Amino acid sequence: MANGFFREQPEKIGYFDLYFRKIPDKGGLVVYAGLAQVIKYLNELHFSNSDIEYLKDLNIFDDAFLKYLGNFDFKCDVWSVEEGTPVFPNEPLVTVRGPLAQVQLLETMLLNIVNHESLIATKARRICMVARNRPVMEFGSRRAQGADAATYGARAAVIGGCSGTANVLSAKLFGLKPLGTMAHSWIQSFPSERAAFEAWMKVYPHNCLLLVDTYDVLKSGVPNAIRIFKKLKEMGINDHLGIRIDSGDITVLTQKARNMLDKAGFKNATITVSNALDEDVIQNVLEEGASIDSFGVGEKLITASSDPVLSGVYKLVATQEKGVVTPKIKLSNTVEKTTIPGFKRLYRLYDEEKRARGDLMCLDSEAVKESSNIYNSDPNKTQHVKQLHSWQLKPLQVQVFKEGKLIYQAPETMEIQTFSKKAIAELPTSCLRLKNPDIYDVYWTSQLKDLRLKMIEEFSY
Ligand SMILES: Nc1ncnc2c1ncn2[C@@H]1O[C@H](COP(=O)(O)OP(=O)(O)OP(=O)(O)O)[C@@H](O)[C@H]1O
Ligand SMILES: O=P(O)(O)OC[C@H]1O[C@H](OP(=O)(O)OP(=O)(O)O)[C@H](O)[C@@H]1O
Ligand SMILES: O=C(O)c1cccnc1
Repeated sequence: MANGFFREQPEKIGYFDLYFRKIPDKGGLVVYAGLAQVIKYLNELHFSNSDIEYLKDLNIFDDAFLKYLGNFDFKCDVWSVEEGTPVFPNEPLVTVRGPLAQVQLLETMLLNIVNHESLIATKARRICMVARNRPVMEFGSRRAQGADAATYGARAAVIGGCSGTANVLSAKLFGLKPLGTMAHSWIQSFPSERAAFEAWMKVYPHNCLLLVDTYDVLKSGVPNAIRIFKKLKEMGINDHLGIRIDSGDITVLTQKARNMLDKAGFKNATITVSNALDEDVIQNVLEEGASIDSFGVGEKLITASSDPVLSGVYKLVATQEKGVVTPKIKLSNTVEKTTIPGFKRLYRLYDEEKRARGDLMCLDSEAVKESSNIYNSDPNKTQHVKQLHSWQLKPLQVQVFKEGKLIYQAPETMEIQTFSKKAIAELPTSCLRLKNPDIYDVYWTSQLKDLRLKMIEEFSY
């Protein structure tokens, strides 16, 4: 297609929107993530001599196009929502404007990055929300679908709220906290559990988090851990003591273990749990009164196994020739899949108490006034029309590339986590629920709504 665009419409500019249609797990919001990787990809985009040779051998590309790729000069403008922002169906998360041959080339990679990282950040947000301020360590690399999914998934999990990761490469690359305990192999490798704990105590006296479920949590693991904690106490060390339980009934075992540790005088010893955890198990064990200080969460988080696809799409919404912008539409039998035409802007609407009341999509070319009517984009809402009133409009997109040059400084990952928590806290609490959340209101201006209706009529047969 890029070859064809280059030959047939070399002067035409295209506008593409990247957005998704459905929130995974029937949740109330998606946490947008992946922008840092999008930036890195666009900044480094080029075609090597061997790439060009390979493409030439396929015998389907014009020489002029291959020369253009060989000297690839990225010329696009890119706007994006900031990473960590809670976002909603049909909102333009990324808008790319540039020569059609270039904007089209980016489709698959941009979707790959944003769909993956936003999916994992969204799942992490659900898990961390029910953990109620207890740290959640990301433990998933061993079960991630490939090395990239592990590395970038760990970053996304931290954006969604995880306290750190057992993936040390990800920690190094993205400034995350590397976290972890010990595996059963440590205990198995010694003649006894007791010997294994004693050896660990010698290696890491100030980080003594002992895995207690290799043989029997209550009869062996916890009593042996207490023996070690007593020895450390005699040595004057009483910090960072703890146990990890990785099997069995979490509620029963943590309550009994807590009792044993407290009775032995180790109220400060922490209890970490792991074992195929997800938001449902965590919510359940906490409701049952389990005694837990932190969680290690792996496979269900890193694969978002309960609903493992964020169905983001990248659609042509306008073209531009000789300075004139022409909106474009793709029709479908379902309203859901009919695109929203035009070069658009996205705003969050805040009331006087700085609470987010909804989002507003409008055309770039229009000026939104306080007296404007706005229309709920959800056809099922009975209260369809609203006035903007004194709501404050905050633009959600920032310009990231201008004519191919990077003009945006991406924040550190931990700053994104803080920003995300704050932005989520501004939303109506009814939209944050895990089950049956309220649908957050996304509005259109009348110009955008009318343009879409007019184009649906124009192109309907
Ligand atoms: N009280 C609980 N309520 C809900 N789910 C729990 C509870 N306790 C444990 N679970 C979850 O139940 C699932 C299975 O736990 P189970 O007790 O069968 O451990 P297991 O995997 O069989 O242990 P092992 O590692 O010894 O094979 C896990 O996902 C675990 O997190
Ligand atoms: O269960 P997850 O959420 O993925 O959390 C990570 C799991 O990985 C480790 O177990 P391991 O891979 O050794 O397997 P096992 O404990 O199931 O035997 C660890 O002890 C956790 O149980
Ligand atoms: O450090 C741990 O305890 C750990 C890390 C990854 C996966 N499972 C456990």
